[in-house]
Amino acid sequence: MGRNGVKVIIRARPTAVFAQNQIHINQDENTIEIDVSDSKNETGPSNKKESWKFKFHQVLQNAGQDKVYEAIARDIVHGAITDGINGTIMAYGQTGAGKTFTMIGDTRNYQHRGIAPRAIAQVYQEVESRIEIETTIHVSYMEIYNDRIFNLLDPDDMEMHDYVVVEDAKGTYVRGLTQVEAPTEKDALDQLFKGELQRTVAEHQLNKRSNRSHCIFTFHISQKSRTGGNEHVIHSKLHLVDLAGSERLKKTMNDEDSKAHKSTIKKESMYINQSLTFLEQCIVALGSRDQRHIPYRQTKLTNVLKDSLGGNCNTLMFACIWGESKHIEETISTLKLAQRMMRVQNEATSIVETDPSILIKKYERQIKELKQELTMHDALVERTGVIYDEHTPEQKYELMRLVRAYTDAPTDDDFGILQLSSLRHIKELFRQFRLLLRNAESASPQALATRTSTSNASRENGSPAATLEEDEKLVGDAEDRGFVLGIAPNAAVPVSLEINKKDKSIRPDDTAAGLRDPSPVDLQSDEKVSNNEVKGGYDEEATEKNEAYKFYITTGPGKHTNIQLQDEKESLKQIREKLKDITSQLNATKTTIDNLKVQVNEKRTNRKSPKKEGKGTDADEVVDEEEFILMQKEREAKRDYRVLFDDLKESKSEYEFTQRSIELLRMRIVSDFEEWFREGGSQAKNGEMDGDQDKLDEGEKFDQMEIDRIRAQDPDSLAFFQAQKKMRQITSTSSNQRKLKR
Ligand SMILES: Nc1ncnc2c1ncn2[C@@H]1O[C@H](COP(=O)(O)OP(=O)(O)OP(=O)(O)O)[C@@H](O)[C@H]1O
Repeated sequence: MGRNGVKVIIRARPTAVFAQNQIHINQDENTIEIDVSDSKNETGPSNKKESWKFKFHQVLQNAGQDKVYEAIARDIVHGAITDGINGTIMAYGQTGAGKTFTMIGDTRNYQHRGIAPRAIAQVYQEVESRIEIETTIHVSYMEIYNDRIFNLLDPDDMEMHDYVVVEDAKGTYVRGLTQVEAPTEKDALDQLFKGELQRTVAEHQLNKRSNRSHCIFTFHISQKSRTGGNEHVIHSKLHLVDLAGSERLKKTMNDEDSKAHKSTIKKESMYINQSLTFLEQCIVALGSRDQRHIPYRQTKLTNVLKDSLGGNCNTLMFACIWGESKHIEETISTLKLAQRMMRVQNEATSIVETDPSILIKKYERQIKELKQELTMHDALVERTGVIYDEHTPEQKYELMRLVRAYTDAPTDDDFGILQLSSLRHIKELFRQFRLLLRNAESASPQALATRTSTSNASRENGSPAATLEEDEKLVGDAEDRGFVLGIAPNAAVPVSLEINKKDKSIRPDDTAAGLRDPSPVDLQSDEKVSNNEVKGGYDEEATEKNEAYKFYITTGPGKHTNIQLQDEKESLKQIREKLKDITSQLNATKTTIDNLKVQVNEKRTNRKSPKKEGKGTDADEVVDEEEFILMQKEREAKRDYRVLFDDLKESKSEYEFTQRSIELLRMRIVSDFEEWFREGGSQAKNGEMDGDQDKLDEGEKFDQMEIDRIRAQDPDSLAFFQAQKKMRQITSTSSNQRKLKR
């Protein structure tokens, strides 16, 4: 970041009749001196200025295309990719001075390729070398002709589309203009050459192929960290601008040919001169202290280049001159503008946006760390049982039990039942209270009445949780009543469990795994789901994705994880069976204990029966053998019960652990699959399946030989040759079509 001046390089095109008496170029000192006093002598002394001395960042004469590129252009491209700073490279000058040669070069000759193909090559080289950054490149190519914008990348769109220049947080852009994603160098070159074919060409006196429009090829670059280490997305643009000829109308109109198209040429020249004049005015305003009003909005050209001339940009201008004496006036005018351009200072900064997905990951990491810290803190102060994660269904159920116990408790002093430990805990308790209330409200008045009366009656009997006991018959753990298991009352079923039952396809973890419809949500729940079960709402894309997913987990890269998942599921099934078994044993043991308790109590009551009362013998206090055996059995049953209970606890935690690991494996499969699918894994799959398609026909074999040859000669030139070939094919197809039409 910092203030960068606009860089200006003068390029003088080769000519056999260079005006050496008038133009003195010093390439070492980067100066150009012009002296026109000789040519004015004939008309006598003049008070007009007749000599000038200009100094620029570089002055190049008879320089090759590679040297021109290395002179600063490479740095601007590097800045756009590496630092995310907008870059603009433009060519200014009179028609025929070499602007197009400089910017595009000769599309038929690799050695003479210009700045655009070289910049394209550099962009992709730099992208490839920065593997830690995920870069997305789109390109657009527009032409501004008579202050209208034309889309060079859409031939059908060449007819009148009044594109508007708009501005947002990412900068200035043309609304609706095609931006083609170009993942490779060849893709970008294809678009450049395609645009070249579309350029509006108007006959002109100075150059038959001259165009009377400004052309702007733009890279739109977005970069973000692949590792998620940084949530920022950096947006930058790189404009390559080939300006229309800057010569004055007077000169343009001197030509005989042009008289035939007088009005068209006049109109074109007016627009060109207007836009170049405003370009100059913007430049002057940017170079001055008072920058309150810079007339960007006056023309489409200045508006499009708004964030490339001033503000956030590295700017390089090639001022092309044609050093012949008949063009001396245009040369002086070009050099004057170039000199003014050098005064413009740019504040070069990158445009940074925030990627919400990375930000979420960052927050998740922070939350995890904070939770760990809290747990450590709790451990230090010996505080146990505090839950910082979402309550599991089992924990919710446990809380529901506490809430029921609390509401059925005889006094308000039983507040301790709720064991308040954290805000999350309190919130969950409230949730359970609400649930209880809603269930109570929706229950029939009779049931409510029965429940209330039973509850009251039991309170009167001094039995604190009669309803609870009834409702939760054989469910739960109560210290003096022993642990019982069975079917939970309907009201106690946590909401989340109900959701799971109703709609298997929507799971809380869908969000956790970052899945959105129509991602294979059904696949996450159970691989058993068949295609038939994939209900309406899934389009072809979803079906294709489902197919890809099946491949991914059966023979693709997800196979191994899927086997692990299936193993874990099998273990879960076994643990569930074991739990069922322990539960029924526990219930049986509980029944045995209760029966024994009843029998022991009966024996005890009989011993103390009225018949025996009053006798007061010690024998009454003596337990007979039968009672003793019953008591012993009861003790043994209780011992068995505890062992079973410990087993149950252990199996439950094993069950939870396995459940969690299943969820993790599912999430891993789904997220890995998403990434694999996004990166075109399914195409690779298709390729694998349709092996025969890989066989080359004769034409393809020839192409392959040609590619091998070019690659052996100069690997860097391959993309250029491929794009060039494509352009040739397009040209010959369109000329054949024209022939057919005739
Ligand atoms: N530096 C150079 N080396 C070799 N040839 C050049 C050079 N500069 C220009 N030319 C040749 O001069 C001719 C005119 O150049 P070019 O078309 O680039 O001019 P221009 O300034 O873009 O004109 P226009 O405004 O019409 O687009 C072309 O044939 C080009 O090959």
